[in-house]
Amino acid sequence: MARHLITSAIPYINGIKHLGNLVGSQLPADLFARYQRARGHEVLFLCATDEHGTPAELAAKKAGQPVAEYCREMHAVQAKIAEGFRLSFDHFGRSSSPQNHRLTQHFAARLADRGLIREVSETQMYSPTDGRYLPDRYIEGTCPNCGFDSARGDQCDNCTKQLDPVDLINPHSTISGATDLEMRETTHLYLRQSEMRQQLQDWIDSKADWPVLTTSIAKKWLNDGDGLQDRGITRDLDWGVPVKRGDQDWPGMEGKVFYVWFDAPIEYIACAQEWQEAGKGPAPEPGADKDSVWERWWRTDKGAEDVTYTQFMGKDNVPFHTLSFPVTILGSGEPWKLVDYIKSFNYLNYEGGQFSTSRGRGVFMDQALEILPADYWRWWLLSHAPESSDAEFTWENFQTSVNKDLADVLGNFASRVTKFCRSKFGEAVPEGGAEGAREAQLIDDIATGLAEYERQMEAMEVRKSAAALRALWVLGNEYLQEVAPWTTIKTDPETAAMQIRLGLNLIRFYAVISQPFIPDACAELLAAMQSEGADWPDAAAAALHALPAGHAFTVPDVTFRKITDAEREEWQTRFSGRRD
Ligand SMILES: Nc1ncnc2c1ncn2[C@@H]1O[C@H](COP(=O)(O)OP(=O)(O)OP(=O)(O)O)[C@@H](O)[C@H]1O
Ligand SMILES: [Zn+2]
Repeated sequence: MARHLITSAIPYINGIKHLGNLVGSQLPADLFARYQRARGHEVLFLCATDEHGTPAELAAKKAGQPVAEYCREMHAVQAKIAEGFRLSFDHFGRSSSPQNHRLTQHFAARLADRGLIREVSETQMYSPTDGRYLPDRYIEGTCPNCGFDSARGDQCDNCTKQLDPVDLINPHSTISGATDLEMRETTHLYLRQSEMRQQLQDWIDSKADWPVLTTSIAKKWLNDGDGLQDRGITRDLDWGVPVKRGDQDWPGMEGKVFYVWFDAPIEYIACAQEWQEAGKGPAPEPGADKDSVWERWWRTDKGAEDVTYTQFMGKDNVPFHTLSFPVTILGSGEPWKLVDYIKSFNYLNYEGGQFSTSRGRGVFMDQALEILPADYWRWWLLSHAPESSDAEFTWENFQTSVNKDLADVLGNFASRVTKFCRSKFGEAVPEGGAEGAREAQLIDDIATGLAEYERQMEAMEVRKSAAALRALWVLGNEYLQEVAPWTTIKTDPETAAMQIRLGLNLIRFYAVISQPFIPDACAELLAAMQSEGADWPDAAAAALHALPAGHAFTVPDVTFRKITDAEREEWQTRFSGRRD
């Protein structure tokens, strides 16, 4: 049994996420977690809300709430929606947790002790109109790298370059639009990333199996221009992890907090601590410390040396996970688990433009669940995951795929087989008849298809996995169409019984292997086949004979329904505007 630590990029707290956020991180992470669990491996799947920084402060202000309260409520909202999409987190934590505060301050102390933090006195943008220092994201201007005219102070969305606000040409406040920004003198801590450039380079070079999207972004920031730059990790803000050196005060840093991108990835570790402290993990071994439960996942000196750690994220998060966070981990000199594989995604766009939280553009997770069950979305999003390039959601494409793959192929198969059986043989697997060459061929094809599906799932090739799964469904449909038990029964009821017996077994088989993609439908199908708790198939031949003659079943109530043209048009109109 292998051990898999899996994390999804942690969604920011300032609102409900859109379908792009979902497919760019949480959903494929869930697919992988469900698959590894189904294969009998030990999995710890963690996600959390990313709660610090100015956008949270401003969102709270807009909602008329204190920021801590706003975050608590929004965390609950996001947790509930995640449940609605059946995201199977072992724990959905919070970057504002006391565990993350302590751990962030601990890492800062270690890095400082090891000479990887320096103090920099710098000038920073202060906005008299807004009455505050302006954090990176609230300053926009022209990117010095590519000339894009609405680059943010922390990063250019056009060329992905990490920026500092003072780099921008013609900066202005995005809170008030003020251009009368003044530079004020303030001291900040910088993480000396440049010291570790070679070590990071060697590490990235050793990852020949990583997606090119991941390594190309990492290499770009390691090598472009003057190479990897040191990075400010503190901010003049109220809301965040107070700057401390472990549990000691940090002279000169009073009233400052750590930069959100410094504490957010540390939450991956703190989240495991939250999981254990919430009593969700196993009990510690007799005589062992309670921390041993989470440390077994995160400390290579305490049992994590056999853990495989995989991270999922959208492309804009890659620099922080390939460079900044590894500097924190490696620079600490402590035996923390370093990521083994980073699966990154391009962007999903919406009907000819971008999904955007700030502009309220696209379909948001809560709205999606209001109109259709989670499985419909899961299937479409995963089968169209933006892997090798950006992808686009259109209502036409959504309607076509759902109707074709789910309703016409899988749903239709399950419904035809069970209904036909009920009407001709009753609600139990029929007996009689012997399999022939056509069945041997089918079983052979299923075995080959299953191996291909498993290969793609292991490789985290999301679209190819979906295609391989769909191909398995198609094999069943083709078989049924070809042997036509509804015709066979007229002349040879024994053979028809055998064909239907195989069909019922195929339904059970599909329900077991499709569960990582469409868990609710699979649970219903397994319940209908009275096979709850069925294991992943070792071999296709055995799996397709698991239900013996006489085994009772029921006709599943719900398989998949088709999306009508009227619905599609209605949704197209309803989601064309701006969400406030
Ligand atoms: N359109 C998209 N397609 C795929 N992944 C995306 C998209 N937009 C954001 N992501 C990813 O979603 C995850 C969660 O993002 P986060 O909550 O930080 O929002 P964000 O990056 O600020 O996006 P937005 O401003 O559009 O909400 C990140 O891994 C990010 O890379
Ligand atoms: Zn740029």
